[in-house]
Amino acid sequence: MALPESVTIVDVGPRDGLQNEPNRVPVDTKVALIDSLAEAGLPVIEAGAFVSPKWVPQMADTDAVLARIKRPPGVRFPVLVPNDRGMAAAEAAEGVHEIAVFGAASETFSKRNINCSVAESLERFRPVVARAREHGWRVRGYVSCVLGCPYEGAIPPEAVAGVASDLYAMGCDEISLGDTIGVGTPLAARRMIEAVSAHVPVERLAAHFHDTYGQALANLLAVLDLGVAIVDTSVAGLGGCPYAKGASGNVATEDVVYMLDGMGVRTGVSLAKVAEAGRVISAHLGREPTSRVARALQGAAA
Ligand SMILES: CC(C)(COP(=O)([O-])OP(=O)([O-])OC[C@H]1O[C@@H](n2cnc3c(N)ncnc32)[C@H](O)[C@@H]1OP(=O)([O-])[O-])[C@@H](O)C(=O)NCCC(=O)NCCSC(=O)C[C@@](C)(O)CC(=O)[O-]
Repeated sequence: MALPESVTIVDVGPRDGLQNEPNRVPVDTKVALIDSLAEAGLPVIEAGAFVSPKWVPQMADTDAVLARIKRPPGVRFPVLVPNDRGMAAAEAAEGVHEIAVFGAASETFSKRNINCSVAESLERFRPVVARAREHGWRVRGYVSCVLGCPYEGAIPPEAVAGVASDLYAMGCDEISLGDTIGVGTPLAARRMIEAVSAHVPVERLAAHFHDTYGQALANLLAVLDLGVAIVDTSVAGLGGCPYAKGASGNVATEDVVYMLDGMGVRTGVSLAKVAEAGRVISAHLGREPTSRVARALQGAAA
């Protein structure tokens, strides 16, 4: 098996993990979570989203969060931006240097998530990406539903490759491929990456796998073997998508760090510290971490 020497972990917990929480999570709690993830060595932490507060109320305080987080040198704090209005908010906020636009490989999901077709979304993103590049900002392009859609079922790898290559051609530095509802299995994940990497260099691809069916680690291992070296995770396995009912969170950061540590792949992340960050936010939310590793560590410590 060909594994990368190191993997960049992008913790999307403060955004993807919290966006679906029914009760308001205070700014203080979000800031403490982000600071503790940076302290644990996470190199990239998705800090929030400039989306409509009517659609996703939990992200409405992203500007306040950005104003208060510590910014250790070298740590990046990207935010989601769906349109010009979101871009204006990102420009007005403190310390934004990286944004993510987010599209989908499924027409129905695109309509439910951002209220427009896939083609319309790409036209909305184009000026946003151009403006970000003028500022010298880094831009990530997400593609959702890469291994299945909650409304349309199976999604052909070629459809994923088409949207990914459009986002890359538009100027996105990196394309994050989202198994939004966690239905993928390892061979399907490999086929999808093979199709996309015919258009976008594999080192520009990130795997963003949700763990709904417990397949995320297996899927990750399958795509690391193809050269993917950027992995999106969520501390404590927080999350779920508001427009994908029943979907659970991203693969837990703790589970991925444990697996990569065990295989000698460098991440720079302290398992003990990230598990503690996960314990604190889970206690705040009144639940156990869904991370198996976090629970095993708690059990071993008890
Ligand atoms: C995209 C829109 C805004 C279009 O929403 P829309 O209703 O089509 O937009 P509109 O332009 O018609 O505007 C409607 C209202 O929203 C306001 N508005 C418009 N834009 C903004 C903005 N940026 N920030 C704040 N407000 C905004 C706008 O000002 C107006 O306000 P009103 O006049 O009614 O008071 C909306 O559909 C939306 O916000 N959707 C939420 C999408 C979202 O955050 N989804 C979750 C994240 S994606 C995800 O989780 C998947 C991912 C990335 O993790 C990968 C994976 O796992 O697959």
